[in-house]
Amino acid sequence: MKFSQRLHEKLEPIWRANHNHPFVTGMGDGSLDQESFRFYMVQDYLYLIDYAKLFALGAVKADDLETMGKFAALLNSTLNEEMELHRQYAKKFGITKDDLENANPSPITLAYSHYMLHVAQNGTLAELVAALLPCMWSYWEIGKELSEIPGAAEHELYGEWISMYSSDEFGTLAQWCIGLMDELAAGKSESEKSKLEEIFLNTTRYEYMFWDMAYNKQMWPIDA
Ligand SMILES: Cc1ncc(C[n+]2csc(CCO)c2C)c(N)n1
Repeated sequence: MKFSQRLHEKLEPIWRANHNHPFVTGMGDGSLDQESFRFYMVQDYLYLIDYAKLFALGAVKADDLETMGKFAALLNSTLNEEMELHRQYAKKFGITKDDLENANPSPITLAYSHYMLHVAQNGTLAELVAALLPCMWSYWEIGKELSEIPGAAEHELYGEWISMYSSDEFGTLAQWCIGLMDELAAGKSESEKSKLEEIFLNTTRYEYMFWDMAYNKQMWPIDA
């Protein structure tokens, strides 16, 4: 069995919970409160800044030119294309570039991105990929599921999100990451594989918490 299949089976219950979360189902049927989506957009922008650094660290840790080049291309497209799209999309919700750049991370954003950066800085390339994979994979699965709802991809507010993450281009990227995880896990000992599984499990849990944080617009309990 491929390592990615093992991960998928193990993580199935959390993935189901992600798909059933009211933030996700609300994007699908258009009922999501705009304030929650606004909160999400701002926090996600901060998340992407740190996420891009994982690609930079991936290029540092890779030991063949093809993988280095791929991480370098991902770093470039995240910083210079995807984040621009994010800024354009945010304008629809009345969020300015300054709002995005002066925002403070919520506790969950901080915990999730710092956890990924900790693994990326201190672990092997396989561990780095295990940390970043749930983000790509789960967004692709959610994008595909939501795009099957009639009219969802054309919704004036949330349609763009659904089209972006269900696109073939994004699918190819998610599949590249899944393939890389399988390649890197092949031949590893069982104890190394369980460590990878644990990291994958942790970032999958954080994906759920990120939806929940955005839905509830959750900041620090004491506003000081
Ligand atoms: C909390 C959170 N999790 C996952 C993603 C999805 N995502 C972030 S970067 C990237 C790769 C493309 O550069 C993808 C798919 C997100 N936006 N926010």
